[in-house]
Amino acid sequence: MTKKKILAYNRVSEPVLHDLQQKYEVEFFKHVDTRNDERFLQYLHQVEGIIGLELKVDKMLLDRAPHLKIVSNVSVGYDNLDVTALTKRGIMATNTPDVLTDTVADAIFGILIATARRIPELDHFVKRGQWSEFLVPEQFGVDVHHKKLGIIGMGRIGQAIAQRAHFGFDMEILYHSRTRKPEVDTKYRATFCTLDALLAHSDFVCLITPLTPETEGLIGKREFKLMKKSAIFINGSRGRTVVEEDLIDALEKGEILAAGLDVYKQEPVDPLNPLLKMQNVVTTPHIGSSTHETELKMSQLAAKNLEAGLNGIKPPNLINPEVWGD
Ligand SMILES: NC(=O)c1ccc[n+]([C@@H]2O[C@H](COP(=O)([O-])OP(=O)(O)OC[C@H]3O[C@@H](n4cnc5c(N)ncnc54)[C@H](O)[C@@H]3O)[C@@H](O)[C@H]2O)c1
Ligand SMILES: O=C(O)[C@H](O)CO
Repeated sequence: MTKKKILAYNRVSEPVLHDLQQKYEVEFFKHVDTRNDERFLQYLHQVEGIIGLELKVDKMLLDRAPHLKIVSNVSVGYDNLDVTALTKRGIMATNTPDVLTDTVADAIFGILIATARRIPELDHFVKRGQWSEFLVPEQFGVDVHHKKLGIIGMGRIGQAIAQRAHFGFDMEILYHSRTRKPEVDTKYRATFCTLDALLAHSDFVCLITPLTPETEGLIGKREFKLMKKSAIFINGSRGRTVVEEDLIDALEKGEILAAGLDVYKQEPVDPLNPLLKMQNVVTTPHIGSSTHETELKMSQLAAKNLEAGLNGIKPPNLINPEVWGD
């Protein structure tokens, strides 16, 4: 019997890829120009399944994949997928929620602390051999514990951040999300509020929504102006939820104190991006879920979704249940 053809893209853990290769014909592509890479386009024409990270799946790509049944993202975010176009063609789309929640919350909390306590900057100071006298107040950071944390997007990861903030750091939590979550209010002593109230009152503003037409450019000039001058802004969602030029402007003008960023408008980030030159900005290269343990779990879950879809079983993390007739 001929094996079903699968296209693997960008990041799929080695043991998972190996396992898939036993059962399917798998071609792995690292980074491709999806419009012009001949090998990619020829293989795409034959595949029934795609598994991988951040492949831009749009109408043009779908037109070139007539046998495609399922696209299995190795990520919880799925802004890389044109879900409407997939659904119209009856193609399943899946993601990897839950398995990464705690890992991403750890990373975001780490970035928050690193920014508040200026850890990367002072690490460089020590390693450059500049630590010759006692620290001066210009090098001090700000406290995290007992401060007000504003979380925009109180979903799975937002709640895991709230858990760390409440139980670990006794922080007061404000949140803004599509709906109020009474269980979150009770569990973490959190207060649901408008976006503007959150921005005006928070010491730390943490953005962790998905990227959607509603959240694209959610935080820009007006929103930075509403924040306290002492506010620290943390973005763990996607780069385009923020107007990056406005963030740069707000930091340059001292409208906010500092920023901790895991995501950018363009990734990998342009080496000339002014954010990279700012001492009060902590940058990480989209590391939210990137631990050995969690990347493996994400790949395993993505493979489970893929195999279910290919074999006529409803995938556990179907994003567009309409294609299943639900
Ligand atoms: N930095 C990283 O490495 C990394 C890792 C994982 C996820 N993420 C990002 O985090 C996002 C959230 O993941 P999750 O598992 O918590 O998802 P989730 O669906 O559980 O939570 C998202 C929350 O955002 C809220 N939301 C949606 N639109 C909103 C809006 N316009 N205003 C306010 N709130 C809004 C939703 O109501 C929901 O509560 C992902 O979609 C992804 O973009 C980043
Ligand atoms: O959305 C996610 O799961 C992450 O950002 C992928 O790295």
